[in-house]
Amino acid sequence: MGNVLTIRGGVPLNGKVSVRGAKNLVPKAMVASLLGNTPSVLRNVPEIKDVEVVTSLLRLHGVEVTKDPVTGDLTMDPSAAKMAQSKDIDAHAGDSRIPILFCGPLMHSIGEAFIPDLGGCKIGDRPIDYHLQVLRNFGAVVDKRPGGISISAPKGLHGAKLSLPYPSVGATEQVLLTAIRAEGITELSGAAVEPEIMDLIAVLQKMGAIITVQTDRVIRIEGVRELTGYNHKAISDRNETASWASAALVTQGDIYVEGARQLDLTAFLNTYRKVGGAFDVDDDGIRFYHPGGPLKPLVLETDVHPGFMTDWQQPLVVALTQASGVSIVHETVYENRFGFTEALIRMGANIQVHRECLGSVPCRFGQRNFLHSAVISGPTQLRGADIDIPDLRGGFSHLIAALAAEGTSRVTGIELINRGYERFQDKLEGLGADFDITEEAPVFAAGLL
Ligand SMILES: CC(=O)N[C@H]1[C@@H](OP(=O)(O)OP(=O)(O)OC[C@H]2O[C@@H](n3ccc(=O)[nH]c3=O)[C@H](O)[C@@H]2O)O[C@H](CO)[C@@H](O)[C@@H]1O
Ligand SMILES: C=C(OP(=O)(O)O)C(=O)O
Repeated sequence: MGNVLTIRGGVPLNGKVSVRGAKNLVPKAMVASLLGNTPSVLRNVPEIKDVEVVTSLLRLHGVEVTKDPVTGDLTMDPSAAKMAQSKDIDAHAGDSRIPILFCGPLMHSIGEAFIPDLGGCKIGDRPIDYHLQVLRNFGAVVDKRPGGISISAPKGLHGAKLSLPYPSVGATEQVLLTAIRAEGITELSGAAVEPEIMDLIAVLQKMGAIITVQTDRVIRIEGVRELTGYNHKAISDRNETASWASAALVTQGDIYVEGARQLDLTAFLNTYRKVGGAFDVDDDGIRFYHPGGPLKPLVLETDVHPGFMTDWQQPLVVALTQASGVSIVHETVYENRFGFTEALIRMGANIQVHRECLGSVPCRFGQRNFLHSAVISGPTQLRGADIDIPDLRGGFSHLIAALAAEGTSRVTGIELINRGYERFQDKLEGLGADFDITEEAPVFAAGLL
């Protein structure tokens, strides 16, 4: 049984929020601590679900994780790393996508790994074939077991010449975390180059790794025998920033996001300006606001970095329901990321989803029967509704639609939002949102009352 958020819409969000370390970097930097022979310190750590999951998995593997009670900084000491019981690991099946990144570090530190079935947002099939292929190329042996995979390297891990069919963020990180202590040189082509990957490379370089990022998505790693711990301040969460920026636009508000970094958001800021949003950048953050007047429709394609990030799409789609005219969004990273539009349509939005690639470049999903292009006509008045949150970003988009809507919305499944938005209820309160939280009433079987 979870909590219910009752939102009374129509109030512009105004004020300041602070954004801390990125959900898509922090848990991975925590996994990297297993590769060092001295403790690591990670700063700017947000209180989100994926951090809890990785803390627990590290502890199960003998890593001592301590949290500074004032700053929240994490110290991770891997000197007593050990194999965990698979029944304990099983408890984390379905929690997050991070466990797959334990493969290389655990093989290097204790010789083998058991990885539970992955979780994360349900936005497509999300296979791990690239991960398993690169691990096998390093010399790993992978066995499918009930509830997960077991993996070892009886003949050691060796550098390899690798190429990804698509610039996958997770598979690129898998290569980095495995190659840095593998014997010899690894050359990865077709690599992802998201800012969170560059920050992970900075962490690994502090530990003693030798990694060169070349042009054209080529990353070269020279394996080293030993690494130390690191001390690092995590890059801030650009996806959370983009979400609050869209919230300001949708509710006709004005939000200063402390900690936002312009350089990681270039593609988002260009789009924000084109749609009619305004922003001011200073040394400590970015102010996002609705400058008045109608919003403009646009044609948009999600893409790997440096393109428009797929995790920014959903809150921006809500803003596009308020633009005067027809917008098109072509989702090219995940095949099934428009499920959240169903609730927006119930709230009064005019959105159609299509199987065709409605973009300038045909993508991997065009011939495969996936509803991956959306046509949004606006402006439409949104009305309050009952909503059960389907995933992280879709869920945030529902929250901001409800905050802008006429009338009251009743939102369940809000625990999913904690995967990527630290203390979001406190932040909403600080921005003046009108809502309250109650416990969901138990459902009794008919006849038992
Ligand atoms: C925890 C984390 O960092 N999550 C982010 C990460 O997810 P994640 O690392 O899971 O995403 P990937 O970049 O790997 O996925 C991109 C595409 O590659 C496909 N693929 C991936 C791996 C594989 O083995 N086989 C395969 O086909 C996926 O199904 C998807 O279509 O990057 C995504 C793309 O920027 C973001 O939306 C997620 O927020
Ligand atoms: C898809 C996302 O996350 P994950 O990969 O953790 O499911 C996201 O952050 O929007």
